[in-house]
Amino acid sequence: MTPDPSPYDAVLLVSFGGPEKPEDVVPFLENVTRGRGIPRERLEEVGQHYFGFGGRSPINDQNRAFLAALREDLAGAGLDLPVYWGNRNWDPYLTDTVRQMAADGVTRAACFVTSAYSSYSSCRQYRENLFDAADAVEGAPVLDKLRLYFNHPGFVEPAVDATLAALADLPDAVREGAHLAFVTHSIPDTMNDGSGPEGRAYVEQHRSVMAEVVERVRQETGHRHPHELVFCSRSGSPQTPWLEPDVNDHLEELHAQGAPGVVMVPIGFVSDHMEVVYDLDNEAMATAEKLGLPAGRAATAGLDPRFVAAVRDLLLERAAVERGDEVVRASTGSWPACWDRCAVGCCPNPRGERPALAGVDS
Ligand SMILES: CC1=C(CCC(=O)O)c2cc3nc(cc4[nH]c(cc5[nH]c(cc1n2)c(C)c5CCC(=O)O)c(CCC(=O)O)c4C)C(CCC(=O)O)=C3C
Ligand SMILES: [Fe+2]
Repeated sequence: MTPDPSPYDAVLLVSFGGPEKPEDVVPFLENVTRGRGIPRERLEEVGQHYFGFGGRSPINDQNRAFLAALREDLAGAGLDLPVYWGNRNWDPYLTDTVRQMAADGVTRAACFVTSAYSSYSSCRQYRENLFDAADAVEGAPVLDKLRLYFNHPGFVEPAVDATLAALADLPDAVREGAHLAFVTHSIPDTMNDGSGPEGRAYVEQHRSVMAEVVERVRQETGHRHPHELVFCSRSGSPQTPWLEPDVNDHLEELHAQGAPGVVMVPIGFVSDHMEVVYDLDNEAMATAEKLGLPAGRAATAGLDPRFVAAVRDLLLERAAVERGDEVVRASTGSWPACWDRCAVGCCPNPRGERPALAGVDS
């Protein structure tokens, strides 16, 4: 039987956006950091990361490939829904996409955001972006944000397999004793304190994914690898505390402790964003090499068919909820499946409240 996506008549992939050529880099960074008080030196440094990759972020191409995979997955399941794509910071901008959706007669879309966890930057800011886009477009469709999916099996299982594969690639002599460094984007401590309905959800959700991956790797290999949650891509002013330890400092620490090797597992990222290909594959790998510490990096979920299928699962789950049907919500690990609509005060905007979609109050 063909699954029922009603009341949805479209899917919208919502992402960060990135530059595609050198001339895009500065305007992109201006879009990202407007009003954020990011020091000039940090911006110049991050600009260099992009210029080092020819001025082209990998993120848009990854989203194009994900769109193609998602269209194929939906069609394969007999779901005949258009799939759109809009970004926060670069073309195609969300507002333009929502305008096109309205012109195409879309009435209600399920929105999948390329960010799996709670925090202002990874959840509420996208909810504000969705509000702004819908607000700017006459006759905009209803936009429902699909729930956070850090603990969906379709996100966690690829991370388990990627960790096993990266461990297998380490030299035989270091594999068994290798440490696992789970890596995510650093955010200000205060942003973590406000994350989720009760606070600190950003770190707790990552810890729950880490624990689940460590346990499933143990079931496969018989080894419970020592592990830690570490951070990359710290920004902001040096006086503002951000989540630590930095991945590079952690590698120094592991070396000092005599760890034989390490696998970095970038559970904070859904695909190989700039943070992964620069901060981990270039910078952190160079740190490990300098230390003589054998190191590997696990793949991100990317185009894993289980991750692509998770979007379909979340879409059909939410459609059933909206129709008032019973649903089974897939999840794995210590956190239950997340809420559909965010609580009032969840992940507050550090610069003051702005209207946002997908809340219990919106
Ligand atoms: C939690 C989080 C995610 C994960 C959730 C998600 O995926 O959305 C994320 C993703 C991303 N962040 C990205 C790029 C940047 N983030 C910046 C700045 C910042 N990120 C922050 C947090 C996060 N960011 C924060 C608190 C800031 C400070 C300024 C502010 O408060 O907003 C800056 C400015 C320079 C700098 O400050 O470093 C850039 C260029 C890209 C694109 C990568 C590519 O091109 O492949 C992606 C996917
Ligand atoms: Fe960022």
